[in-house]
Amino acid sequence: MDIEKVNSMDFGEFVDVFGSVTERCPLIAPAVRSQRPFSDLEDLEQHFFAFTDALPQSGQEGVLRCHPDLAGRELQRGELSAESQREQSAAGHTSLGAAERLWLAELNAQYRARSGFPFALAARLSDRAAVPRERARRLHCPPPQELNTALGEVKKIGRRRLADLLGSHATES
Ligand SMILES: NC(=O)N[C@H]1NC(=O)NC1=O
Repeated sequence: MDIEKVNSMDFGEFVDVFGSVTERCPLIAPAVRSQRPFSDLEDLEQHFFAFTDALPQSGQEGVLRCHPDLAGRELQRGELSAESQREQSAAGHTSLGAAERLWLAELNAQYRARSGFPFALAARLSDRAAVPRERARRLHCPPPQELNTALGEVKKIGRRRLADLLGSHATES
């Protein structure tokens, strides 16, 4: 998909296509569309990121709260978005044993109790072993630093989702 195509989309099409770039945050794609025209695909991506960057802390925490836990209840109940299901599956979360699931649920609960939002990590860039390791490490980071790290992960997730939609290659950061 090229930028002319993106710029020519009407509101409904744009929101349908790009509504999932940020997990379950329906406001972002409509807000980004109102910034048209985009000069290129990178410019489009930057508008998605700039929206979250410009939010007050409470809004940024809200964006994080829209994310389902990794290996959490939504996964068990089959309630993940298609994108999240694919990402969690790529990180091996759909084939965990009961003991590993309980352990991750405990780490999720500890993290959420400390930060007030779910642990966010770009699952497609991770694997089954790295997820609990990262979570245990980040549990001890100072809150402002952790908020930034978590938002960075939301960008990595969004960058890959956009690349999937646009048929382009995401960079590795
Ligand atoms: N909690 C969290 O990071 N969830 C997400 N990560 C990811 O790669 N997809 C998600 O839904």
